Amino acid sequence: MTSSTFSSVSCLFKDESQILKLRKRDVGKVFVKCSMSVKSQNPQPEVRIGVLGASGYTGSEIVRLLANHPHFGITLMTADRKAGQPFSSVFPHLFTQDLPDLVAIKDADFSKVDAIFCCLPHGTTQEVIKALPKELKIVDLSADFRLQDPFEYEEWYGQPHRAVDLQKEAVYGLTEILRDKVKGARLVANPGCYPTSIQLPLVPLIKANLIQLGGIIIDSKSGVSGAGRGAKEANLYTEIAEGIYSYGITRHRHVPEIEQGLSEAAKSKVTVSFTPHLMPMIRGMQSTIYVEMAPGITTEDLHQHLKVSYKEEEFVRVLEKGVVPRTHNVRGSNYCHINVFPDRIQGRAIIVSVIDNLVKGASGQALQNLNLMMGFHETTGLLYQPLFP
Ligand SMILES: NC(=O)C1=CN([C@@H]2O[C@H](COP(=O)(O)OP(=O)(O)OC[C@H]3O[C@@H](n4cnc5c(N)ncnc54)[C@H](OP(=O)(O)O)[C@@H]3O)[C@@H](O)[C@H]2O)C=CC1
Ligand SMILES: CC(=O)N[C@@H](CCC(=O)OP(=O)(O)O)C(=O)O
Repeated sequence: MTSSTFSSVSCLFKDESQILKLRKRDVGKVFVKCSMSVKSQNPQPEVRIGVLGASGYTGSEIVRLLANHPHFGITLMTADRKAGQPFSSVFPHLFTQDLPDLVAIKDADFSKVDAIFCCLPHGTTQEVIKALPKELKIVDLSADFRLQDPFEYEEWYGQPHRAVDLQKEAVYGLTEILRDKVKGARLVANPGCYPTSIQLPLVPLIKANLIQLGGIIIDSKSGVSGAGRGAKEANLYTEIAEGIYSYGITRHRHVPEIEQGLSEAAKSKVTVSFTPHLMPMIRGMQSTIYVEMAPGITTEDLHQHLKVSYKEEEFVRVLEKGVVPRTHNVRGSNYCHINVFPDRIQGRAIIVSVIDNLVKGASGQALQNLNLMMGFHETTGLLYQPLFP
């Protein structure tokens, strides 16, 4: 690959589909392909991408994001019930790319791809990935490879794991925290949306011993796209509009994933109270987290520590003091906004974290990870603004 390190304060590059303005913070670490591959002039993309489950919400979000990617091009897309249909008939809004028709996984030609985004339901995923050629790089968006302990998987997912070797091999892809491991991975388990919004603020605070490990209470809210595109009675407009409801109280399957990440940060077992809520909105996720601070620590200290921890990060923004994160301000983007507020009760703090469940909570973080795995800068194809209003 012809590449060059840019040392100027900012650089612009442009092809037919994209203008990327690289920021000052990227200086010195950015590798951009100099001989720009213009998609329309080069029918064979530099990296050939397969999207398994392209007819679902996270799969179609990958397709949307890749429309502006200078190195990745889609050469394979699969579906189940919608196999055989042209992609444009399933998602008419995604029409600018030259895309293959949807095929069933059993008919897929994996010699056509270098890397896979696997956007299938958990359970199905492990069987499918087990059968794929071993040289493929894979980012799996399902929950199948996130838990390191197969017994814990069985306990929370109600069935034994059927690809334990792959589970051992998989690297957990919380990019900002585990970037170095992701770079060398073949199989990345992309984090769940709730765990992403929760671990990004809590992991640095726990590592620095700024909060107590006991008594963490997490109240999370998700848009309905978090439940996928499959038709379910509980997700009908009539059941969702004009109301909210809590679900999975004390037993949501993201609990072990959250506790695994926080326990690793603490180097001891952390347990949390976690309650998710379904909100009458299409996309977006907020986690409001109540913590007890370590003795002598103030909310100023928490805020300052998060600011410093994420100062070099493009996608995690710790807002200025007093500014309330809003899902509206990250909608359609790969950004996570975080802030810390003092509670009325002495010694406690309230942390608010927002993401778009389909982007930073799924397909955006997946692309961030595959960029790293393929040796590109992680922001490639992801530096666009949130959609507001
Ligand atoms: N939605 C979200 O916000 C998030 C989702 N995830 C995870 O990402 C994965 C995909 O989620 P999402 O896109 O929302 O789900 P959807 O239900 O919207 O899409 C599922 C996709 O998988 C295909 N599919 C379903 N069953 C099978 C099967 N047995 N064999 C082969 N293909 C199958 C569907 O095909 P067809 O349409 O033709 O039936 C569809 O393309 C899930 O594991 C989910 O938990 C992770 C983070 C966030
Ligand atoms: C609103 C809604 O239903 N959300 C999903 C979580 C989406 C997600 O991240 O799921 P995975 O762990 O499967 O990737 C749920 O609660 O199960």
